[in-house]
Amino acid sequence: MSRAESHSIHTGLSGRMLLENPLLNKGTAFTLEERSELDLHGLLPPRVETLEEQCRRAYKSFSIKPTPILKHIYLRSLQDTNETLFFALVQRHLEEMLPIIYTPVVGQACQRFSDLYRRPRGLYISYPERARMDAMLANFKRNIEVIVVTDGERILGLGDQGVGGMGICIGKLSLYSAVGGITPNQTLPIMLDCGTSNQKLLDDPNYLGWRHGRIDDEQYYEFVDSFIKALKRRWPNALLQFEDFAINHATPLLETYRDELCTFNDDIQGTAGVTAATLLAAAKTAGKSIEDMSVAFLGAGSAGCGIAEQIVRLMMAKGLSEEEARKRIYMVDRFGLIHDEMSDLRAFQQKLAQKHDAIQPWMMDGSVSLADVVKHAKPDAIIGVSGQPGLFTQEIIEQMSRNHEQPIVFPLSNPISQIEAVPEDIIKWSRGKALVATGSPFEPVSFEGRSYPVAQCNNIYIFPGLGLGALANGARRISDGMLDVAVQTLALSSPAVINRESPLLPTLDSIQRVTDDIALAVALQAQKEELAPETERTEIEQRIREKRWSPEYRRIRMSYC
Ligand SMILES: O=C([O-])CC(=O)C(=O)O
Ligand SMILES: [Mg+2]
Repeated sequence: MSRAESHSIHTGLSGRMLLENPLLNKGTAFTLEERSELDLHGLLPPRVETLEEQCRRAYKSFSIKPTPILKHIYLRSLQDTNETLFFALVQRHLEEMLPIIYTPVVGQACQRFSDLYRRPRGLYISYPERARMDAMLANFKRNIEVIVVTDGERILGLGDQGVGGMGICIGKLSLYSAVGGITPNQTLPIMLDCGTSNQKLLDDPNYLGWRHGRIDDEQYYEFVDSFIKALKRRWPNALLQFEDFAINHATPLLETYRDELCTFNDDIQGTAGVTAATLLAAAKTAGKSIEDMSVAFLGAGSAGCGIAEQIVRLMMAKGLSEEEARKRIYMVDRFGLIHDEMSDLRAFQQKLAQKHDAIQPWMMDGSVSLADVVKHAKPDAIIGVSGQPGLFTQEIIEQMSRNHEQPIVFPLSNPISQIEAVPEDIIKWSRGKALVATGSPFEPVSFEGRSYPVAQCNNIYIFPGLGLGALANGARRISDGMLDVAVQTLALSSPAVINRESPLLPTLDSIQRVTDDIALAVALQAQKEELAPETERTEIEQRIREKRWSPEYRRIRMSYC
């Protein structure tokens, strides 16, 4: 019996209903036997194609679409028609298609969600319908393993997109399947529609969300809480990824729920994880060790502070005391370097404030700028999460290059219009010395006859592996320890460590392998922390392999029961 035979799927659907189901539909690849058994004759053109032939035809259609958003629309509609073909195509052209189904083009799809809307996908829970929550979840009869939820309030760098936030949940889950190998029918995107503060959307006659100002405070937290409770009743073991919540909600929600279910926040923990891993890789490339380094941040919001906390943990794992580690972190925001005599510091900033007395000699007009920090503290790395373009100036980069043989410079702000400095300038000003990673994708930079690759420091390197690892051994929680091992594993897979001309992060053609390595490390760590049942390493490896779904057609059979 062939593999397709032994893995056949039985369904009660036939004829047009079957073709309408994207999880089962094979389109022109239904064989003649299947067409007879499932009443499909005449509903499809006569030629029977292989998956490979379908991919070639679909790639041609994709390629002739003139703009990125039209390419996105094409791929999304393929996904809603035939998921196997969609994933087979994306996996064959990952590098080209990733920016189309994910950042940055998915941002436009969120902004234009109501105009582009065609078919249902995922679950919309709007505040006025909250009493029906259990019934809504019960619409999905299958076992759901991974959920990405948003309330649409802070979509990428694009602010409040209301119901359009659904686009980012769909995009992230596509990567869970394309990169993490999670079976698509076990994923579910969820939009918690809490209203919107985006006046443009409220005024748009086509807006498809709840046309109402955003709920907040008690009303908001009660709504989210009833969602979490309903979720725990329906799928108590599912992994829940919070995505693109506004940071004033994201932090308290993470603190409240991380000890209650298997959950993490991609924008806080995923971003911190991938940045810390890239920093570790850069350190290694420069022949340094993290505990000997100091790091300055431009931007002291919760994203910057989240990354800083992850770096503090890495330094402590290398033997520094907490106090010693914190001394090595400099957080600069628009009022200058954060110190303990500043009033109005947020709780997460206080822990990262420098001692006023230590930095007082650097002060000019009552504050310390990033340029002052670079001059006096000589940080090994500067990380930009300011959302403000141009703040990594030529003067700062030149000073960094005088201080260090290989200065580390990560302008992470997205989209490209907001970047602190473009890689081309950083390479030029540092005369090819800087190790660069960015938030947005960039082509390699040529400088004096050499090519300098630019790593894209994106959460995609972390979240699919974290999720796959947690699911592979049934972890109940996502702990800091599990994140730490994900970071270490990703850093170890950096090609730059072996060859300076390679990028700091693995290329996309090896991302599935790296994701499996991260998953294994995460699963083992969960077990070590008693967050998952005791299982042999080989058994976990096997489960990761078995969990990895791949887009291949299976024989579809009529179920007569
Ligand atoms: O989606 C991405 O590319 C990274 C991310 O989570 C965000 O910017 O919110
Ligand atoms: Mg995000």
